Amino acid sequence: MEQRKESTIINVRDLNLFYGEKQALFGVDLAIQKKEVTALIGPSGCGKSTFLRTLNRMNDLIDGVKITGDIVIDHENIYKSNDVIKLRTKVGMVFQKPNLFPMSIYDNVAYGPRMQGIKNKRELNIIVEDSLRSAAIWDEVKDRLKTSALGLSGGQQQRVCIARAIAMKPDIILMDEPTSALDPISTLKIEELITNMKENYTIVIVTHNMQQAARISDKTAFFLNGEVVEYDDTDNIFSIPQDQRTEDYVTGRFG
Ligand SMILES: Nc1ncnc2c1ncn2[C@@H]1O[C@H](COP(=O)(O)OP(=O)(O)OP(=O)(O)O)[C@@H](O)[C@H]1O
Repeated sequence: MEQRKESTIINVRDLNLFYGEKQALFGVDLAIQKKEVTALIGPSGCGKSTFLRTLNRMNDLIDGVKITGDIVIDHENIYKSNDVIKLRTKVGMVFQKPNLFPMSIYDNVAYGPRMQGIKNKRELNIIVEDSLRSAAIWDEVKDRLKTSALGLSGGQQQRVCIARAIAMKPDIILMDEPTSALDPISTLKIEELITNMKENYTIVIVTHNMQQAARISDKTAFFLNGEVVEYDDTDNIFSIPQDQRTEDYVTGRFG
């Protein structure tokens, strides 16, 4: 098999995060590789979502949050730049529950590009179609683009959320437990989609589902009490973990 050349797209160094007095992340160092899927695993409350949100500065919206350390994305220190809009264009996000706007499928996907100033109808049509195709939902919705997105099933809505993220032409897509609210068939569809998406995107995904991490990710980071205990190729994390705490977690002994 052809050896994939690794190249770091997100470099996190000595990252600490405080919610007021309470420290939630402790000295996190992580180098996330381009066009790979990186899974963040660990027991509830260990800081996975907090960490994910630091990557596109979503924590900035929370009062009393203090962050130290560096996150460099594509050679730019994101906490030293003030262009959060540019950052969130480059680093898109998909949440646990589908959060489509109460408008048509078309308008949901076209929303971001329109906000960026694209008005040309033909251009928007192409972006909407390409994004829905890339999110593996085009065939299911192509005849009902002008109907409400909220009339779709949960699994379909989540794929439209992914299309909405893709429409912004990001490099990186963050996913916070994107399948936890979905049935097993919809979950498999999203997993297959994520696997295909890494040809074009870097994906960082929080998951509680160990099998999911093992199935879809290239690298896995195991978080515990706000620290990264172990970060390695997913195969290693699940077959020959170096730290006893990782082994206990992946074999289901706690969490
Ligand atoms: N807005 C907030 N204000 C104060 N503390 C918070 C806030 N959000 C999270 N925390 C705390 O930070 C710690 C890490 O939470 P976080 O949600 O990042 O963990 P998690 O690993 O994603 O958990 P889960 O798997 O349950 O979603 C927890 O102790 C949590 O209570």
